[in-house]
Amino acid sequence: MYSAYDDSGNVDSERVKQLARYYAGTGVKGLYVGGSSGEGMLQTAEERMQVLHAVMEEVKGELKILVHVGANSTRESVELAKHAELSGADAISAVPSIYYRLSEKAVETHWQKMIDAVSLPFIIYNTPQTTGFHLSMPLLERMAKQDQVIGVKMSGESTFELQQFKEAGGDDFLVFNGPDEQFLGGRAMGADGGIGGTYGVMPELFCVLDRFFSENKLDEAKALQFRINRIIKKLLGYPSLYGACKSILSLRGIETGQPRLPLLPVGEEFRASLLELNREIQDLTAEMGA
Ligand SMILES: CC(=O)N[C@H](C=O)[C@@H](O)[C@H](O)[C@H](O)CO
Ligand SMILES: CC(=O)C(=O)O
Repeated sequence: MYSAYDDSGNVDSERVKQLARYYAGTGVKGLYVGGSSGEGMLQTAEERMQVLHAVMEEVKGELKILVHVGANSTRESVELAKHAELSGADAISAVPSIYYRLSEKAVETHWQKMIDAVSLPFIIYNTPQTTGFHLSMPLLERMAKQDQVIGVKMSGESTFELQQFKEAGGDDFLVFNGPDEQFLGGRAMGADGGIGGTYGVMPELFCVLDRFFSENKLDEAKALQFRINRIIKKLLGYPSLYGACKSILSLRGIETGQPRLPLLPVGEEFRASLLELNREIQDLTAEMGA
């Protein structure tokens, strides 16, 4: 889920609620709040709590709410984890701390402090290309041994690694596919579902894709993944992915403001091409009967 700001760039609770409400009607099972797409890393702890509070007020009980609580300092992450628990969220999740090149032991300690601070389930967020930290198999195995660690979101590109982690974690260990461009590949290699940054502008299409896979309609699934990928390729061609996604939502009457710098805004000069892209998404959604 993206964050929603007012026109001055402050978190806007009403807009957050409107966005959460929109997703509740699309078929998705949950919201991942404050992650990469949610710009949690660009917000103060208070702002992250404000976003979560608005989400919970709007869709608590309707959707599973997974909260990204990772911050650079362990202390702040723990504070956010406790707040997520008090808010009634369903699970917490975190990336490693960034900037410092941390040892495996340091990252493990960072995550463990959050886990120990609450009784909520924990989902590891493994995104090596953005954090520079490569989750090793031994660390994954140690983490997955704990009942409280219920899964991992795999944002790296290797579906082989995804499959290896699934096998190491066992049947009841959830693996979420990260790269939207290979959702189908991830599912085929054992992912139980997905959490992704472009679902926010085409949630119905990913639900249909997931259904095709579950029903073993692999030709249809492949064709849809390829068409989704044409859309993602275009989304990635704008000054920022989330800026493009937020502008598309705005064309649908859902205002979420611009992303926060250093993520670049997507200006008016892109309006015509975004109108066309939005049409492409909506036409494909209609074609899929979703
Ligand atoms: C690095 C990153 O943020 N990856 C996201 C989550 O895994 C993806 O969902 C991408 O946003 C998406 O695949 C577009 O490239
Ligand atoms: C992109 C994504 O999965 C996230 O919001 O973390």
